[in-house]
Amino acid sequence: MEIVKLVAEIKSKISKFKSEGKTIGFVPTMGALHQGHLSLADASVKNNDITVVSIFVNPTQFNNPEDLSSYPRTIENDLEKLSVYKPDLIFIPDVSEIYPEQDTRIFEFGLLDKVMEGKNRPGHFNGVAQVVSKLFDIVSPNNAYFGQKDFQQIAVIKQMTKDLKLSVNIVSCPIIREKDGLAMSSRNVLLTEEQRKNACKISETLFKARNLAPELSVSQLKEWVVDEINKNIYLSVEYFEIVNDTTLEVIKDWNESNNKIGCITVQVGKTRLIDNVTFKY
Ligand SMILES: Nc1ncnc2c1ncn2[C@@H]1O[C@H](COP(=O)(O)OP(=O)(O)OP(=O)(O)O)[C@@H](O)[C@H]1O
Ligand SMILES: CC(C)(CO)[C@@H](O)C(=O)[O-]
Ligand code: BAL
Repeated sequence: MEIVKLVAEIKSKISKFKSEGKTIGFVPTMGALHQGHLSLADASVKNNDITVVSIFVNPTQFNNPEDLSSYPRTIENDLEKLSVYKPDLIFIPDVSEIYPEQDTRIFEFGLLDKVMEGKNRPGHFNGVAQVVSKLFDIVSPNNAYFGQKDFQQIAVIKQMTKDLKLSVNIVSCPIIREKDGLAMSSRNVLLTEEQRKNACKISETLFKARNLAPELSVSQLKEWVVDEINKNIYLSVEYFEIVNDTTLEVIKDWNESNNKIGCITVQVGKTRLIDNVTFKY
């Protein structure tokens, strides 16, 4: 496991691996690693000759400066956790390495970045596309691993790779949860003890909703989920939408689409948590 900080250095190491015919797996992260991230690293190590993990808190994807400054940073701990999975290269660039000059590119994603996270965090997905396209250019991976917790992010990145005609394969990995069901997230460490205890109500409600789905209409179910979570004094729902999992069009009737996903964002004190559940019905 080798730590690399410079773009030129990682590019030269990767071009050597490529000249030897080795496949490259890539796991982009913002650090404060947990088992969710490690499951991506594990999948990459198992399926590629070389695995690169990046740790970079990307300023251009934060629409809220307080969210950026409070984002947890735990590099020493991260390296210790990664050492178990033995990825080959850990890329930890400074902001000036990734953005030697301001990135002014504007990406067009149609509806994909106009709903849910895109609507509630203006500019967020443009920043994600800026950094991920730069990282793909630097690492030139065969496979790149992303978690389904950030479901909308995967849709946006798949569209970006298509639009930029990149040959990278985007691998979507399942959500890893805590024992009580809460989706693992770097931001969970920002919760107080009381907030943390109550946060499991989010996934608990989503799982119940999945079972209620055939009995209630889409709008009744959405109302039920929001009310159920908002009953808890620690939780406040920002949005809950049920969308077509490919187009992200909002579903109004259960018959509209075979593949439906319910996506939620909940404010827990100052911390925003996201989660989602697929509806088989
Ligand atoms: N619980 C999880 N299960 C599977 N993958 C996850 C999980 N949490 C995050 N990931 C994935 O890890 C990658 C890096 O995510 P990131 O570093 O933003 O962590 P995060 O936990 O999502 O942080 P936060 O929720 O605070 O933004 C993303 O592809 C993300 O989807
Ligand atoms: C993909 C990513 C590493 C880009 O900064 C980030 O959005 C994340 O961690 O999900
Ligand atoms: N996991 C998505 C990164 C972010 O919240 O900015």
